[in-house]
Amino acid sequence: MFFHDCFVNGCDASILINGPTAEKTAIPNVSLRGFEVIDAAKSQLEAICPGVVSCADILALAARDSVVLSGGVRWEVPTGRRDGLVSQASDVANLPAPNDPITVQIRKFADKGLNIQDLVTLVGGHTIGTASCAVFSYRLYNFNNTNGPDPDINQAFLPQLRALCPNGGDGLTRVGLDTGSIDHFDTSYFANLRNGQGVLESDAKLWSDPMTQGFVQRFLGVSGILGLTFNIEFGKSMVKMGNTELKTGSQGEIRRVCTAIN
Ligand code: HEM
Ligand SMILES: [Ca+2]
Ligand SMILES: [Ca+2]
Repeated sequence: MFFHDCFVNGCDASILINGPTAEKTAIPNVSLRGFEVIDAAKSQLEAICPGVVSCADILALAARDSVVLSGGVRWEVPTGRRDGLVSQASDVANLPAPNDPITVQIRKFADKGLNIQDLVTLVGGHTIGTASCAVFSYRLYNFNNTNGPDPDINQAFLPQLRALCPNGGDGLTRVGLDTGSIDHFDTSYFANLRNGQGVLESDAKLWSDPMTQGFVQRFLGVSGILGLTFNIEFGKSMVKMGNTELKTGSQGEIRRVCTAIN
């Protein structure tokens, strides 16, 4: 949710606004969940300190806390973001899509000041959570109009995914993004990528494309190359992403409730 917020009009809680044409009604956002957690935090904060903590900061802090609660390493979240006054479904085009070529993903991250290492690190957020069959089942049955599966999928993993997402079945069924470790913040996701067990096309490409594969290997501590510690890098890249196009000073506002502009 924090990623989808920061990439559209900056980290300003535009993703939280309700309304018929608001950002959250756009296709890439309809399956976001957990809004009630943000609302609950906001109402407790307003009861004690009204008008002080923005919804944009709550999103940043909640993203960090969800990582800590799932076993990741804590980082300090800079605060002081202000909430935006605009939320339009038509603004979501710069969100990376799961079937974007890797060059497009790299460009979309670069547009936000994030490099290829940040891209691989942040998508490592897929170490927790799930995806709906609807966003990846084309890889299982008719990839790029081949009438066959995506060759990047491991031969033994393919029948497992097909069993979870039968052809023409319920697109809303949810499947773990990091098979075997969906609620633990670890490097298992990167090991799965190396084994051809990425669920989204964009996940699989992080391994199959040489521009990103090196970072996956570094997180896995492959001998002979300079290692990177996922849990440390994740916090650093989240701070970077969390600084995207911020509203400060007299820009924006501190919302009274996160779902509506004051
Ligand atoms: C190239 C960039 C990315 C693409 C294409 C992408 C795509 C997706 C897709 C398609 C889903 C499943 C949505 C659904 O069916 O409900 C998903 C889930 C998720 N993504 Fe990403 N994502 C990207 C980057 C990120 C980043 C940067 C983060 C966090 C820092 C992130 C965190 C998550 C989480 C936690 C879930 C699970 C949500 C849940 O369980 O409800 N993703 N992503
Ligand atoms: Ca935003
Ligand atoms: Ca995991």
